[in-house]
Amino acid sequence: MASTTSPPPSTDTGDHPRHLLRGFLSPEACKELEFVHRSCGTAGYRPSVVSTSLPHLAATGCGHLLLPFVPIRERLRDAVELFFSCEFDLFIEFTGLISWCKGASIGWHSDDNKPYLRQRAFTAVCYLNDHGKDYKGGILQFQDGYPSSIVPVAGDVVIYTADNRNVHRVDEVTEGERLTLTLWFTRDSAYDEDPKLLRFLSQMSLSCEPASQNYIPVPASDNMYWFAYDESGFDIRCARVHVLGFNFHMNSDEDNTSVLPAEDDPIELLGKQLQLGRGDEVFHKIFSNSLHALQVSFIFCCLHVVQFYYWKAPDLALRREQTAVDAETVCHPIIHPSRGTELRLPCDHVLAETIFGTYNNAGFAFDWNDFTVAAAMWKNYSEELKRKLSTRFAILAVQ
Ligand SMILES: O=C(O)CCC(=O)C(=O)O
Ligand SMILES: [Fe+2]
Repeated sequence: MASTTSPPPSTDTGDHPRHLLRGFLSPEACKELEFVHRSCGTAGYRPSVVSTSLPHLAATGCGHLLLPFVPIRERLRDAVELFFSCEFDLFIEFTGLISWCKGASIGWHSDDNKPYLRQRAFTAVCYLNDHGKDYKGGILQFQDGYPSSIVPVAGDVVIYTADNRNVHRVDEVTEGERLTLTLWFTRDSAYDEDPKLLRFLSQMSLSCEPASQNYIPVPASDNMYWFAYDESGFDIRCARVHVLGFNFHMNSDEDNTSVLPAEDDPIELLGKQLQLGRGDEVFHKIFSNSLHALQVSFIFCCLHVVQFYYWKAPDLALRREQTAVDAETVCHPIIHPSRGTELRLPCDHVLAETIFGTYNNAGFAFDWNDFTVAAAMWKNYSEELKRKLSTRFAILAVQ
């Protein structure tokens, strides 16, 4: 007999104005934002949370990574204005990628519930991965109205008023990493995020030379990457690389003694030139950034490449299987045995795996040739975004 249970309504236009937009973001858009976040995120504003704000991207040499957000922000603003009947009325106050890791939760609240948050009028939360598949817990519950709870599905977006008509909470995440893109909208132009972003972008484009290199990330201060958990913790950059099966090595082309850290602060090595290894092998490419006075590293660059590899790896593996490798494009990655160059960093690997999970079951075989191709793809991707950003800047400048 057919079930008579109908799905819960996805809209409340009464006392608790909110709306669930299913499939608002494509799977590809979700993956791209995940790549940005896993490459750039820092310790978040609450315990067990990692976040990537747009000003942070702009300020750390990743202004080009704002571009994937541009059409999404505009579409979201349109959707919010349309649903809440306030066309041409809203500014975006905050845009950020947030991961809620094991132990993260938030109790009953409304999003404008502090004096310094009163400017917030509406919220949009976009889910970038799936409850059940990617993490456990983390269900969004509303105190009144419908839908009364949201089980996150990648691509879905919930929009609601930021006031006390939509008191809500997020259940504790008990396993995995729950990823969202969260935006707040305001009617007060003094809180508009855009002028702030443009200021950061113009400062960065003036300070980053030569132009061909300025898509290379510039790390923020080390303490921003420290993820504290109970009595332990880890540097987010080390943990991300570790859970993907890689490790950091000293630059073997250098006189190694010159890159040894101060005894008491090995994390400083993350600001120096590095290589990436896997098991007993070290990849020849040196990740470094000699342009920055404070020993800026390419560690983020390593992360970008690693994350990019995992983003694109299934495509690469498919391409490898389907096509005979063209003699012109064949890659020759140079791999060295590790010779004890692995960096000894204060990173609790067990904790890192507990918090970020591992990619051991990603369903494809690792291949350094693919990694080399991915590194080139990452560079093209970054350069292309950089070009688009320059064009946009030029258009804005003449407006
Ligand atoms: O991620 C969610 O589902 C809601 C998050 C939330 O309530 C907040 O950030 O204020
Ligand atoms: Fe909230």
